Amino acid sequence: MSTAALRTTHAKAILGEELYARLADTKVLVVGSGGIGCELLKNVVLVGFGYITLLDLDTIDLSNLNRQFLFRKKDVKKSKCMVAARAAAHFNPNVKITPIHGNIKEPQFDVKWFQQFGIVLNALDNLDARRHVNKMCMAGQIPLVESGTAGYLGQVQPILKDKTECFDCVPKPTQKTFPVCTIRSTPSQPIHCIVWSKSYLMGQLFGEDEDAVGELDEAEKQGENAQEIANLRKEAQAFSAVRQALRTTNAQDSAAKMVFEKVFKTDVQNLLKMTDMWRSREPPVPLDFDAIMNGEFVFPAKQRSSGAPAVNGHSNGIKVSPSTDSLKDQRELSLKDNLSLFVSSVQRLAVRLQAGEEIISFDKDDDDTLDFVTASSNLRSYAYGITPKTRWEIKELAGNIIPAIATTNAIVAGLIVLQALNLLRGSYSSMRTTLLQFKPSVPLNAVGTCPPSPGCGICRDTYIPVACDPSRTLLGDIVKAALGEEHAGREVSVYEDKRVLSDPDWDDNNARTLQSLNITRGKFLNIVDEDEERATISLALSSLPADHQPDALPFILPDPLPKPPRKVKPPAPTPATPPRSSLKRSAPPSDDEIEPSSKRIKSSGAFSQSPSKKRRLEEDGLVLLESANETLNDDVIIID
Ligand SMILES: Nc1ncnc2c1ncn2[C@@H]1O[C@H](COP(=O)(O)OP(=O)(O)OP(=O)(O)O)[C@@H](O)[C@H]1O
Ligand SMILES: [Zn+2]
Repeated sequence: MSTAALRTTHAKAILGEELYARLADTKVLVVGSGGIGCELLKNVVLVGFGYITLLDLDTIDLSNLNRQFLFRKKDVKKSKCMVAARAAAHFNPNVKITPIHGNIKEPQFDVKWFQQFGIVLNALDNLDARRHVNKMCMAGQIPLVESGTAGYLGQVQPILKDKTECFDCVPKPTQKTFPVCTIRSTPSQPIHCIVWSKSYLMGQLFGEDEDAVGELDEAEKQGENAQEIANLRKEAQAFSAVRQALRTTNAQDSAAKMVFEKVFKTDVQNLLKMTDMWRSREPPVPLDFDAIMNGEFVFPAKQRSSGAPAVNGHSNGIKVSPSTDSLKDQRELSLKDNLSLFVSSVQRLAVRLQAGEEIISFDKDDDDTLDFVTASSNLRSYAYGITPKTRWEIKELAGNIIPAIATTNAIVAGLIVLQALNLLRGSYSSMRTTLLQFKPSVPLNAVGTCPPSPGCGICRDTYIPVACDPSRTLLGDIVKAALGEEHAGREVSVYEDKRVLSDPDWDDNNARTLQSLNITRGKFLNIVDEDEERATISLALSSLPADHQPDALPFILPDPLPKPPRKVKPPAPTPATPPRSSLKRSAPPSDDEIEPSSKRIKSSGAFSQSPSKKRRLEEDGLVLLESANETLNDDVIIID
């Protein structure tokens, strides 16, 4: 018997004829073809799924090859899903694998598109995409297996609407935050300098031009503190000058020195003038470009004796010059090495700006940005008497990298298939959330699934898939139709993501088309009962079928129309709520471009009259101001 036939015999014997036959007809969506995805693709091909769609937005990086075994060196820079699909097709030529190079959040992957799949398997690496797929599967009632690994740890969770917890039922750890003053003025650990470099300095130099000078002129007109404005203006003008130099052809050499003088010398000198700040801490040392280059720079004795680095290495007597026998990235860099790296990385980034790249932000796999963050955070560390880090260590810290372990990915990919089989078989009592843990005595821990959390803002909504033509569908019409006759009299507010589109006292948008409100396929319209008696209705928009008559209604609702059940009062606020400040910053960028302006701007006082609306917005992460005088607590920097 051939190997392929033998494999089929074993799979049939293990799964049983019926399940085996079902797999051959089941369309499975695998989202992500990275570490877990490659292992998973191999598994779903070998277990006998007949139709596999593999979606990933990325291309292959050299650093993927140690564990993403479907890729070879010749494949670097090629599309992950295309290469993975071709490699895995050899395992079973009878399986149809459809690779899609794209972002799962793109609008064409709407609920109707999702509904073609019998099951969805996540092999993703970020919360945002996981949340999106979870919501789509809730809307389309599609079984989902969610997974993740971090070093030796792993988790697999089967999810089925109304039967189990969804991905958003349980709170996720929030991002790490640091006080702004620590990052801006008083760093004491390498991570503070890395965050400063990656999240602040890179943005100031290579990010969007925020016209800070214009904003300050405006603030002055509004009567803000003149002295403070003058200081801020000076700062903004200084940054504006270096930004200009970075964008001027052939000025990149002088630009690097200009940046250095500003951030490592002048700014430090200015900070030293705030004597109060340095009463109980070691003051920083302004750096000197030429002196470092000439090897003449000397730190004051006090800082050196406290363990701070000396000119060409560490002052603790162990190392006075960097070792050269280690790998390039793991080599310790001297002060002068860091300065040279700083100059060369600024030059390379300036050349990119001049070639037309408008914004450059940190990416651990972009050598120019990694060199810049390595050099600038280390120079700052030197100035503040903090031990510098190697490029390798900075890549780990700045990129939030936890080393990936191929074995963990392989185990998790196997567990995903086991849970997928439970879901497809309908063996709900056999389903387990499985944890791979760092406990030699119990490496695997399987726990029964929990029912949905009653307060979940995602899986407790009543989803209604709607096919519609957004250019002809009016907001008021679709909301009325979705409420149906039974709930026609209810007072509701309507949202798209964080935007308020209407509420009981404000119906200006009801006569507008969805398209004019920038609501298109792939998006959700949430209809919230103001009395909080009924669950939220969530309309999942997709496009009309090609044969839809042009003179027929521009939208199709399911018949019978799903009815929102009575709402169970949540015991606690929705767990998935990220920290206030991070959400404030994550408001959709398109908000500004959307006409008309949102209700928030129209009438800020309205929130206090509508507690349900206020709570919902807060759950969504909007920071609501009760009065015009209230100020935002904005003194944190978020690490993503
Ligand atoms: N929104 C998304 N749409 C499609 N694919 C996504 C999306 N977000 C993440 N992915 C893919 O999920 C995969 C996750 O795999 P993995 O965690 O191994 O990441 P990686 O980028 O390959 O490795 P590393 O981050 O360690 O370099 C990646 O290939 C990534 O491109
Ligand atoms: Zn949920």
